[in-house]
Amino acid sequence: MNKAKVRVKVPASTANLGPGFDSLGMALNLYAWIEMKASDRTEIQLYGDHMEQVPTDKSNLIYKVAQMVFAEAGVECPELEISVYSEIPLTRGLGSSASAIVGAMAAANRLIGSPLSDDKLFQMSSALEKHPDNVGASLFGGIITAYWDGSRAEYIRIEPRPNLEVLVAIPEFHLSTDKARKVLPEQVPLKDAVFNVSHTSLLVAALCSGRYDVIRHAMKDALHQPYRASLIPGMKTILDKATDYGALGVALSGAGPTLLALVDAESESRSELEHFLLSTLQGEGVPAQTMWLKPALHGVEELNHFDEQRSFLDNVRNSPEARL
Ligand SMILES: Nc1ncnc2c1ncn2[C@@H]1O[C@H](COP(=O)(O)OP(=O)(O)O)[C@@H](O)[C@H]1O
Ligand SMILES: N[C@@H](CCOP(=O)(O)O)C(=O)O
Repeated sequence: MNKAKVRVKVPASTANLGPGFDSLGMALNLYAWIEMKASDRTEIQLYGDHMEQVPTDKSNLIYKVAQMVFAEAGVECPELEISVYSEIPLTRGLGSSASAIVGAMAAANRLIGSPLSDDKLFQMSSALEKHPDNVGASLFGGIITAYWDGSRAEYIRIEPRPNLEVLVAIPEFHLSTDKARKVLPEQVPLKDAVFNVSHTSLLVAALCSGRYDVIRHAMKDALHQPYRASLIPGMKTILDKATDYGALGVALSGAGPTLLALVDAESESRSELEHFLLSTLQGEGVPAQTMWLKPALHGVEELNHFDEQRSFLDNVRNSPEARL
């Protein structure tokens, strides 16, 4: 067993991009950092503004996922020192659970000499999270088109074009993925299924080819957003009108409540769009914050340049290698 510390940096993700329900995702340059070390006693330290309700005992998701990796590899490592710093808001539709799963898998696998392949980690994380678009994006970076059929996941990674930016409006309230899935119907009309197949296909082609003019149409969805709109005041107005304020296209990020606009980096209406999103939510009594993000080109990666004299937190905050 490697007694050295392993550190990984893992990106957040946005799932669905509108119509690609459970199948189309993108990594975002918003990160969690995880440090893991075999130890005599389990100790979990959490840092960052979003971790209040995350457990620090062996029920912690990162601890549990690490144990799954050890079990799969046939290695015993019951006690771990884990430190986590996350800038990814939890239960807001920015893939925090997927990034925790992927980060834990990558760190635990590295700790025992990387016996599990990337594909194995993708299969395990897809089976656990059930959203291969979220976990695929956190594992491989970029834009991911994927499926998980209950036994196997497959994906293709698309390189995001350099001029693609992302504006997110993150409401202050939490909405768990579980709750946002419970409002979805068990069955949908064939016309809605056809709507989404055609829109997702067009969206993937638009993202690959740079045909940004069709994104406003291609990001429309009939499978989940219409049902989830009742959970997020202001969402319908934003989905209907954000393209009038300069968005290339707009969607609910994952299961919400975050709303996400794709924006051309050359756009001159950035501040109008930002103001529109914030004022629409605020007009509905929903305080929110906006962030300008970019697609993250790299998925989870090991960090080798930590300064051992500095604390984990200082390294994350101040080391350019950790932040790049
Ligand atoms: N860094 C983390 N460490 C441990 N658990 C985490 C971490 N990040 C997220 N989680 C778990 O994932 C849950 C959020 O998952 P979910 O409802 O799917 O929302 P999200 O859209 O943020 O993925 C949290 O309540 C917490 O249990
Ligand atoms: N496809 C899932 C995505 C959930 O993503 P999250 O970031 O909200 O956890 C869904 O739409 O339910």
